[in-house]
Order: sequence, then C-alpha cells, then structure tokens
Amino acid sequence: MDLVNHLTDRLLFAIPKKGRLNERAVSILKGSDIRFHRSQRLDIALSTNMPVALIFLPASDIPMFVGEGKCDLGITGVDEVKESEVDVELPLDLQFGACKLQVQVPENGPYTKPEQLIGKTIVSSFTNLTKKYFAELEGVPVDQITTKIRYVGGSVEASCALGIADAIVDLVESGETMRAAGLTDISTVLETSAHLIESKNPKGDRDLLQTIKSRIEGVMTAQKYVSCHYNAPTSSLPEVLKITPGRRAPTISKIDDEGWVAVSAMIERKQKGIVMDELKKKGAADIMVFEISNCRV
Ligand SMILES: Nc1ncnc2c1ncn2[C@@H]1O[C@H](COP(=O)(O)OP(=O)(O)OP(=O)(O)O)[C@@H](O)[C@H]1O
Ligand SMILES: O=P(O)(O)OC[C@H]1O[C@H](OP(=O)(O)OP(=O)(O)O)[C@H](O)[C@@H]1O
Repeated sequence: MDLVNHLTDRLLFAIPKKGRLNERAVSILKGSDIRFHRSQRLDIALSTNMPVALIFLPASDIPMFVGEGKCDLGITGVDEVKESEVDVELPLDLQFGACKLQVQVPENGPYTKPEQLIGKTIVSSFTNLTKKYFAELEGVPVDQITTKIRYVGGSVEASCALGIADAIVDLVESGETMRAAGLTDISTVLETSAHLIESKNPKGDRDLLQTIKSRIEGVMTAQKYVSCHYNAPTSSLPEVLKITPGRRAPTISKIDDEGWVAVSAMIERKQKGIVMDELKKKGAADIMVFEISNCRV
C-alpha cells in the first residue's frame, strides 16, 4: 500500500516509537478502540477502523511535529514539550511517565546548592531547560549565562565520573540510576508526566479530534474510577451517600426488600478499600466493586 497517499484525509497522531512512553501510549490507543496494525520497520500505521494515521516518532521529536501542525495530536512528556519551546495545547495529563528533571551532583563532592554551580560545566539532554534554569539562577538573559551547558544524548549520569561535568541535569523517577552513578539531587528544574498534546492549528477533522480526545479522557476516567454497588437501609441513606457521592450523583434504585435500596456510584480506585470499610460500618450490605473497562464522561 502506498502509505503516503493514504495520509491526506487522515488525522495524524504522533506516538512515541520506543522508550519509556511507548507501551502506555499504545495501551491508551487500544483502550480508545483506535485499531491498527504496525508492520515491522514501518513508523506509520493506518488505523483499520478510524480515519487516523499513527506516526511513530521519538518522544523528543513529537512536540516539533505537533507544534508545526504536521501532526494534529501527539503523546509525549511535558519535559519534551518545554525543551522544544513549541506552542501546543496540553489538553490531558495521561498520568504516566511521571518523573522530575533534577540537578544532580557527586554525592560526596563539594556542591550542595545549585548556586555553587554557577560558572561550572553542566551536562544534560535538556540543554534549553538547563540554560533557562541557570539564567534564572544567575539573574541574566539566557545568552549571557556563565555556566557552561553541554549536550549529551544518553547515559548522562556517567558525565561526572568521566570528568566532563561538574553536575548533570537529568530525569529521576525511582532515583536508582542517580544513586548507582554516585549522584544526589540538589534541585528540581521541572516535574513532568506524559500528556496528550494538540496542534494549535489542526488540519484533521475537528469532530474526529474531539471524539479521540473524549475517548482518551474516557480511558483515563476508567483507570481512575471503579464502579461500587451495594444495598443500604433507607434510614442510613444520608450517611452512605456522603461516602459515595459519585462523579456526578449516585444511582439509587428500589429493591424488593422493604426499607432497603440499591446504590451504585463511581468511586476512586485508590479509595476503594476505605470506602467499602466505611459503607459496612454505616450498615450497607452486599458491597461489590467492579472494574470499568471504558466510559465516556
Ligand atoms: N525514568 C523515567 N520514569 C518515567 N518517565 C520517564 C523516565 N525517563 C524518561 N521518562 C519520560 O519518557 C520520555 C522519553 O524518555 P526515554 O528515555 O524513553 O526516551 P527515548 O524516546 O527512548 O529516547 P532516548 O533514545 O533518548 O532514550 C522522557 O522525556 C520523559 O517524559
Ligand atoms: O530514576 P530512575 O527510575 O532510575 O529513572 C531515571 C532514568 O530513566 C531515564 O533513562 P532511561 O532508562 O530511559 O534510558 P536513557 O538514559 O537511555 O534515556 C532517565 O534518563 C534516567 O537515566
């Protein structure tokens, strides 16, 4: 199939082709029922059930493609968006890929505060963000900083040991990489997580764009909430409804048992244990919690 000629009437959606964000981004597509088959070695996949083309790109290139309107939507980290200095919409936090961009120094070295690094050499893959950070620290415009910022594309944590940096600015999640390299963090430049990003001048169909955003929002909600069902004495309704107010409102149904009603409501997944305990204490019975496989909100 001539892929390029099949792109014209499709909404172009940029997806991280590898690395930390790839798997979760692909699972969001699956949850949104955007079906596709990606042939080996090809970085473009046409959706088989929607007029969408998925363009698999390095996470760091996605802001540029979306910022220039070459792709309508993308999934990437806020760190990549800020580093690229592009103007895009960030309609949805996808709640994964959370980490911090931090200033890191040798553990037993002389530096304990970022101010001590002014005029020194800093290595990072995020040179724009690092320059901005030190410009603020030095109180001068970016092009007048005395701190030397050098670019390294990967394994940044080795830079201090190799003698090319006094400190690094790199991503930290668990901190394992940092500690293994004998480094410690002294400051946070940015907190980041993966977001859905959107062109300010999308070329694709606006209704389709809205549908995709709403499907992804539904996937996020389905991940955040579970569905809780229980029976409660009518007399305890005011109390149990305080525990399960629902996203909008709980559903209350009559049941064939005098003085009892059935209640169902969405509750936050992370609260489900506490909610069930509290409901039981207030006299609720037959409490059940179900997964929500998908929803529209
Ligand atoms: N340890 C981490 N924990 C959570 N999210 C991370 C982590 N490392 C990176 N990310 C997020 O994933 C994005 C892509 O990082 P990743 O290291 O996967 O890049 P990549 O596309 O594989 O490119 P590279 O070849 O430069 O490693 C980062 O910009 C950040 O938003
Ligand atoms: O705090 P941690 O949980 O250890 O994660 C941090 C590491 O994760 C990222 O690198 P990645 O492993 O993706 O490889 P890279 O160095 O090639 O980018 C980042 O650049 C750090 O090195």
